Amino acid sequence: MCLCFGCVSLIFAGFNLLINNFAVLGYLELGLCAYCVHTFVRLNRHALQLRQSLIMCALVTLVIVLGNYFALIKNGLFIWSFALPVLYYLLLGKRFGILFSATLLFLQVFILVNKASLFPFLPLNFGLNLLFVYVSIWAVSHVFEGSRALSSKRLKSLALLDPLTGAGNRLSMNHYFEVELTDKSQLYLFLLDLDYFKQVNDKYGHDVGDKVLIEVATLLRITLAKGYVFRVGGEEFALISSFNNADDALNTAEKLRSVIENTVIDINGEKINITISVGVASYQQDQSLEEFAKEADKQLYKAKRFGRNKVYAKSSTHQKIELESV
Ligand SMILES: Nc1nc2c(ncn2[C@@H]2O[C@H](COP(=O)(O)OP(=O)(O)OP(=O)(O)O)[C@@H](O)[C@H]2O)c(=O)[nH]1
Repeated sequence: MCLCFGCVSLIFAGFNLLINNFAVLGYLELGLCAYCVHTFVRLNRHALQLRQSLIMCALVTLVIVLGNYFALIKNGLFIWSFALPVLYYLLLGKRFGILFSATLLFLQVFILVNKASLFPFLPLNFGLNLLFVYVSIWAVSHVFEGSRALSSKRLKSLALLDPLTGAGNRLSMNHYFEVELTDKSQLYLFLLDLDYFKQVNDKYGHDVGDKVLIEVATLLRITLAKGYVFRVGGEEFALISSFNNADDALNTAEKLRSVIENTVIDINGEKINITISVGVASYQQDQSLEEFAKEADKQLYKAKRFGRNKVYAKSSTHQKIELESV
């Protein structure tokens, strides 16, 4: 799309500078062309930002509006207006789509009303046709973008969320770590596993077990406050968050352990107590998620092996820290 707009604006720039003598419009189109090429090159390395889409749409709108203002109607430049609502909704979504489409309509109406002549068109027929075609394209773009955004949101949650607890799944943990998380300094991973969860299932049934998992996921989310909770196995969760230092991370892990231990989970009148074992790892430079999780898993193994209901961690100085539960 960037290349396409870049080429079209370059052709029009040449036309307006060399043949039409519309210098202002020609230079503006050259500017648009340069911005399109710049965005195209950047897109090879970075994802498209809303700011770039906003600048692109604003520049295209300015070119079309100025063109319509300067040119005679018989040049047919106004036809470009019909493509713009589609562009706005595609690049900017519904909220900015409405704003830009309404602004363009307002500007175009203002320009046409103030034109000395609408030759070779009949003013009333021309105005009404223009208005209805524009509004129809706008409405279709609006409805289409609304349902596209909804389907995309549904697909995303189907693909990335654990359907039972609503926590992220393994795929979303990978995505979060590899794509979204740009600053990995002071990052910690807590791997935690419910203790003796099989006994809960055996005693109260699988349904109650499911509800306990939902409650635990909620408690983890509330207690962690900052960071993300992922369900990475049947009764295993991974929490990723950044902290100012190792003490903060360990205190939070201990708080999570203590909150779960001290919460009586009430499922249909059954009072259930559960504990968790936690393995903590701090991120080492250039570590992959797999290596990061492996370190946390080692610590979790120790927490299980040495009695459960414990937090085990290895600090960045490789000194083992064990926080015994009280
Ligand atoms: N209700 C429910 N149970 C699950 C789910 N996924 C896994 N489980 C159960 O989790 C239990 C895990 O048992 P184990 O691996 O023996 O572990 P544990 O009993 O928690 O014991 P430790 O981890 O060693 O403390 C099994 O009974 C699984 O059936 C789930 O989605 N819902």
